[in-house]
Amino acid sequence: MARSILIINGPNLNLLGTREPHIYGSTTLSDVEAAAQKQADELAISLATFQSNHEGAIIDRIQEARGHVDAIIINPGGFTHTSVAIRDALLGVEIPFVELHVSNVHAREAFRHHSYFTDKAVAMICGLGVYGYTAALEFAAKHMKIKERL
Ligand SMILES: O=C1C[C@@](O)(C(=O)O)C[C@@H](O)[C@@H]1O
Repeated sequence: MARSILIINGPNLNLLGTREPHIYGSTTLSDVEAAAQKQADELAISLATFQSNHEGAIIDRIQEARGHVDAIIINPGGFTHTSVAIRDALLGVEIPFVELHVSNVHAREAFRHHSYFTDKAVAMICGLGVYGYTAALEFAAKHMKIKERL
């Protein structure tokens, strides 16, 4: 059971709730993060959240998590389809992660069908809307094993 979990949201997810609501729904990122904090309290786990529109900032946050975080839940946004560097950061810190997308990326444009993360993720959740964050957190808290800390 993972005791310390980090949720990372990539570019444009700060616009959740107002951005293309027919695709991403009307729940805001702060609603998602507040619900996740409440859920984490109920699960008695420690939760940190982070959002950035910048690839380097996401990489820095992943590197900082080394030795402190048992599992990462990441929605890399558009970087899903482009970022070797974020993939390398996740592999470099050896923290198991769940890849998450609010929308069903496979029902969308062909360029969204490829991910630099899925083959290394413990699981990939897509198309559940913001409920994906609830499902991912419950899964991570209850089923992801703690790797021995470095
Ligand atoms: O920014 C996003 C959000 C997304 O990751 C999702 O949550 O559905 C899907 C990506 O293709 C897109 O670039």
